[in-house]
Amino acid sequence: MLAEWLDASLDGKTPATRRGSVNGGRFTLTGPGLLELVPDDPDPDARACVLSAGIHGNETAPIELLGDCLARLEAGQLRLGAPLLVILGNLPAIRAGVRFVDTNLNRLFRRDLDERGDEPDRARELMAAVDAFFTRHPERARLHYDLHTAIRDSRYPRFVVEPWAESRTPAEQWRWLAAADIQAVLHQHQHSWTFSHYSKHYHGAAAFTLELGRVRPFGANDLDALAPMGRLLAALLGGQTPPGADPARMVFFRVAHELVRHSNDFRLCFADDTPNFTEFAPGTRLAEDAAAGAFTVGETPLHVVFPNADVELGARAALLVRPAPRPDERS
Ligand SMILES: O=C(O)CCC(=O)N[C@@H](CCC(=O)O)C(=O)O
Ligand SMILES: [Zn+2]
Repeated sequence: MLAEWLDASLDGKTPATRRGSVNGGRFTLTGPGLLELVPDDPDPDARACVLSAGIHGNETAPIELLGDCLARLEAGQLRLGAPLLVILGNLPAIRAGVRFVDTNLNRLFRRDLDERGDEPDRARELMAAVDAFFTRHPERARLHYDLHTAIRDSRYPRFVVEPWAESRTPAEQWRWLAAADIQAVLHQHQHSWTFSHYSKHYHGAAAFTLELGRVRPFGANDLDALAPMGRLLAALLGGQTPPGADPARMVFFRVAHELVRHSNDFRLCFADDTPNFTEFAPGTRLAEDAAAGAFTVGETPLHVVFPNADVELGARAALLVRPAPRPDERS
């Protein structure tokens, strides 16, 4: 039934059953692409977990990873021990195999959003679903992993973006992510209005955007490389403490500058296939924009992440980042 939910959501069909039992609990399909699971006998320390995928429609590995977790729950190989909200984000974009249909859903997660259209409407539905879920479990620590894959190759194929917010990320997260074979962490420097930022900013959740390899079509993903991440998700679903490892395995970066596309006459001055985290030396010209002028690296090197010249006007065309101290080493 749960694995069918995934297929039915992607096919645009209404599943026949909206409620039912799973090993250790109950599930409810609360809306298109929205599956809520409640354990009968939750572990007292279990987190209230939001796991989302498909916020960008062509990022399929996370959907396969979540499908695998749900199939194992259904087969009785996992037992539900934590409240869980599973989300498939942009259903029309997933069906079309594109990043988005009209506008980038992952820039719309703000409560004062007044834009109109399908993606803004979906952002409002998803924000309401997250609000209702966390409100139903007020006593529990909150967690949101928003699972993505990146457009380009990367010097660190698996990395997380930590959204900026007032609340501090619990130290256990760095140990869990290291054990899940995450290779790098990127701290945001300002509000970003992404889905993970929403849960951290408005709900104080431990929240990340996880980049789990590169964009590929369904069936072409290397799920073996994601087995340690699958173990982290399975432990969260089971309400157990996930395995931990030394965070020093990961490399930490912080955003220094956001390159924004201000005009139609905008270009990045490096090759399209430049991998994420590539370093550029002082004096290198990185972008030219008819409205904002050129951007050149200053006195310290910068690494480029998520370069994309083909974004909407006013949108982020790249993050420029620098190595940062580990959170446990910060003063
Ligand atoms: O590879 C790329 O250029 C984009 C991959 C992607 O979708 N990344 C997320 C990161 C969100 C964040 O900054 O937290 C995005 O751009 O929405
Ligand atoms: Zn994405």
